[in-house]
Amino acid sequence: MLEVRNVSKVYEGKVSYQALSNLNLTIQQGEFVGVMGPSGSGKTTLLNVVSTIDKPTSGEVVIAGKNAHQLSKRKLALFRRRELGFVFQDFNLLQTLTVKENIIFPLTLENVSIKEQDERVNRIADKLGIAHILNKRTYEISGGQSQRTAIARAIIHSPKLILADEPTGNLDSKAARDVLEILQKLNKEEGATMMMVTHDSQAASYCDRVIFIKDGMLFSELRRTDKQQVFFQEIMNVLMTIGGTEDEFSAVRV
Ligand SMILES: Nc1ncnc2c1ncn2[C@@H]1O[C@H](COP(=O)(O)OP(=O)(O)OP(=O)(O)O)[C@@H](O)[C@H]1O
Repeated sequence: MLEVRNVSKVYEGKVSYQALSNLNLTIQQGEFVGVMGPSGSGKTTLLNVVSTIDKPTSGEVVIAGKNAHQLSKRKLALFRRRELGFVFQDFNLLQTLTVKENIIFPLTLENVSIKEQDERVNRIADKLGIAHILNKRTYEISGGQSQRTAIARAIIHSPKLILADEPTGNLDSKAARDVLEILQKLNKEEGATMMMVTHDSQAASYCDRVIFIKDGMLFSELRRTDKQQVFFQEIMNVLMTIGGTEDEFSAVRV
């Protein structure tokens, strides 16, 4: 579903900085992949390049068979809207809209009938446990409910790839667990393909596979083969060798 081929990214400036160096990554359809690495290692840069928000200096990003960065500006905008779903740390909901209006927003830009919009929103809201708050405004709901709303919005148009940037960064541990369980459920039951950047090893332990980036390069990767608790411990062990402590990894979230 996603192929990152030899991607490098150099930020030009007074002093140019190589944030990614010849990075390769393949994500299969239906995989839930975590991206971890110390602060400044290039995670956000990778996410921005994959989400087509930023262009790589060299290399290719192929999503669902399409070479994303070679599309024209107009086609790229459409591609992003139709094929990608985004979940952010700070939810990015539109404050003036209700929960339901936020969720159906991506569909209103397409030619989807009201009946179909309602069917989709009801099905997803049921699945995510937010059916009872559909008519509330976003300032009337909790952080966990806001993130579930954002997830519903990210999947309502059945994107090929869901990109999540620290989706639990602003949540307390109970709400974070709920959101991660929902992401895992969407992955397992709906076959959603997901890439999630996180500093949190507990969050990463919900993934099928975690890749570790250091200095813009692939450092190592782990596949979950055992219980979640064992995977968590394996992730912690890599974090120790990569040179950062859990504190250092969590610092940005505070
Ligand atoms: N627009 C930019 N111009 C110049 N340098 C940049 C720019 N954006 C990021 N960088 C640099 O590129 C490197 C990678 O940054 P990036 O934000 O991808 O790291 P990260 O792993 O996401 O870090 P964090 O976990 O702290 O968010 C850092 O050294 C950063 O200072």
